[in-house]
Amino acid sequence: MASIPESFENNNNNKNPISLDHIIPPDFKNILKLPTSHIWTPSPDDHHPLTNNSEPVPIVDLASPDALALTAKASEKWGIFHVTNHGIPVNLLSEVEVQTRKLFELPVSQKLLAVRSPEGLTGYGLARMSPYFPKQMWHEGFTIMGSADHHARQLWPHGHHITFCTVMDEYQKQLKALTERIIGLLFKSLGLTQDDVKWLKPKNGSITSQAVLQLNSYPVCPDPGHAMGLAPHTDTTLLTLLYQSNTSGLEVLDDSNGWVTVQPLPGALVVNIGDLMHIISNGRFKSVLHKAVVNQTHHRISLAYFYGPPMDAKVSPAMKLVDPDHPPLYRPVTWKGYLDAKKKDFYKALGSIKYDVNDKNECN
Ligand SMILES: O=C(O)CCC(=O)C(=O)O
Ligand SMILES: [Fe+2]
Repeated sequence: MASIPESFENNNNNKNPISLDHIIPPDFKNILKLPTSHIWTPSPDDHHPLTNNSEPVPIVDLASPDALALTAKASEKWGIFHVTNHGIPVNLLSEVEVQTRKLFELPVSQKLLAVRSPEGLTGYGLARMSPYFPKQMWHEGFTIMGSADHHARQLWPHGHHITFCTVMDEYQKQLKALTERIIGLLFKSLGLTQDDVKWLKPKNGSITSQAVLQLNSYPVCPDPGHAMGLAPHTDTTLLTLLYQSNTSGLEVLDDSNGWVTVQPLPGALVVNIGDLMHIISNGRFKSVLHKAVVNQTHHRISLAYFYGPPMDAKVSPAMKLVDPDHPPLYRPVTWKGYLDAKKKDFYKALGSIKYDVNDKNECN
């Protein structure tokens, strides 16, 4: 089975190696005027986000007896929601934030010691979606898969890597359990049992999921109105769990209200339905377009925990959700295949696996 590092590789069989311009972040602290390379022309739907008069993004209290129904409703209407009473200790959240800030506050020369390789997935660098856009984002990231030890030693050769890795290991362990719990709720709300989605598990049973922890940093920006933190995208995952600390910046595109700010809720985590969950739910759960904006006063950080099935497991609309009135919307696809589709045409990946009305429908 392909492992995540192979499958996420940028090499495209070395036909299109990613240029270093799309990997190496600039020294944001020393940029006093937004360079042309970072100026984004506003698009028609880039109007000011509605923070006051639009309906707020829902909050699901996981300890509530209504958690199941609320999760389903929020996933159908929004594709994104806050969770409270999630069981991740507040001091662990504060600690991951401290460690993340420590990393991004290192001098650029030191951060570059842990830069992601052109073929690689993990380490320090610009957003992996950078090559798909003509302009640069006001963003730097650090990607972890499993242990961060290798790159953390490059950042901190004199010992701090141990604390950093201990905190990130614990966070990943707890987030994995929470993500699986929320996925269980989502499946249950769709009427699916473990058996209905057993094809999500690999045949040899050795690896049951794949996950990536992405630390995002949005430095203070001299001209936030013309800059972009993270360009609009949907997540390629089953589910993403985001911790956005206390600085706002995350916005989601609401069909009727345009861009809506997901205001940080102290101690809460944000759950974001990914494209693969949208496919399994046969379009019932929304995979929402979201982006991150930047600001002039606060260095914003966020941590995104991306969770998906084994790379080679076939993902398709669940059979139970398909009937003559609800034909399958998408063709079966592996996560690996879907990532390749996204590499080919970033915004058209879902469309590329959508059944044509004339197709003979089949599903798992
Ligand atoms: O920083 C944020 O609020 C959003 C991050 C995000 O969407 C991502 O990492 O995929
Ligand atoms: Fe995202």
